[in-house]
Amino acid sequence: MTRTVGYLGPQGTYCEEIVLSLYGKEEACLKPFAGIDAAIRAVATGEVDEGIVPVENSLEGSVNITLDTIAHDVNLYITKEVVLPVRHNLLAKKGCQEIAAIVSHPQALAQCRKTLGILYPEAKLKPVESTAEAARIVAASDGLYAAVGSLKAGEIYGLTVLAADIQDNNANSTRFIGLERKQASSTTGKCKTTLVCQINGERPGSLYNILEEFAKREVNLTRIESRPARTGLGMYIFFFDIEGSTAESNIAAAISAVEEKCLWYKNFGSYPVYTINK
Ligand SMILES: O=C(O)C(=O)C[C@]1(C(=O)O)C=C[C@@H](O)C=C1
Repeated sequence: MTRTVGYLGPQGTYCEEIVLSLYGKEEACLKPFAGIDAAIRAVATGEVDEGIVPVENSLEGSVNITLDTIAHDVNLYITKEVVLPVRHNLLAKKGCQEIAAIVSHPQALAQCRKTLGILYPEAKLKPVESTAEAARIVAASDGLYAAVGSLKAGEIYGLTVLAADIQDNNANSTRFIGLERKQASSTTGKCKTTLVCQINGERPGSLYNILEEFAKREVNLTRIESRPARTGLGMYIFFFDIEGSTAESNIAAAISAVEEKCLWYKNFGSYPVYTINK
C-alpha cells in the first residue's frame, strides 16, 4: 500500500526535496501543508502516515515550531533523520529591475541575512510560510519582489536566478525528521534517540543530575536544547539527542534513570540517520 507523506509545501520546498529523495513515485502519495505544525498534526490525526519537517539548521539553530509541536501538542515518534546541505538562490521574475522586498521562510532569510544586506541593503525582508510559497508569491507579484529558495522552486514558478549560493556560509545544512504514529522499525546502522523532559529547576544541580546518568554510562549526547515548558516564566523543557539506539543496554538504562528523575518525560524513540550528499 502506498503511504501518504505530509510535508511543508507548496511544491518546491526543501521538505519536498527530502520526501522525493526518500520515496520513489509509486511509493508515496505526497501531501503538502501550508504550515509545519499542520503537517505534524496531520500525522497525529491519521490524515497522513508520515510527516517530514525541518528541526534544526546549522546556522540558525532550532526550528521552534517543530520542537514545540512535538513536545506539547502530539504524541508521535521520530522515525528518521535526514540532513540536507541547503543552497539558496535569489529568485525573481524575468526583467525585474528593482527589488523592494525579499520574501522567504524566516529561517531561509536568516541564513542569507549578511549576503542580502550587501546585495540589496534597501530591500525589506518579509517572512512567509516556506521558500516555495515565497517563489509562488513572487511569480504572482508585480515584479518588485524576489524570493529566497531552491533552483527547483525557481523552475516550478517560472522565476530567474538573480544570484546563486546566497547562504552566508557554505556549511549551511538543515536537519529534517520523519514523524510517525509508530516507532521506527529498523534501527540498524547510524542511529539516534531523542527524548524531552522537564526537570525541577528550583533544586541546584537538577540538570547536572540528569546529565550524570548519561555520562556515567558513557552515553554520548549530540544535542541539548531547551524550550519554554509553557507552565510559567523561567520553566523549561530539555531535548536530548543521544548517539545510538535503545537496543544498547547502557542507553536504555540511562533513559530509565532519567525518567525517574524528571517531572515530565517523552521518548521519541530511536531512528536511523541519513545524509544527502550534494
Ligand atoms: O521553506 C522550505 O523550503 C522548508 O523546507 C523549510 C526550511 C526550514 O524551516 O528550515 C527548510 C530548510 C531551510 O533551512 C529553510 C527553510
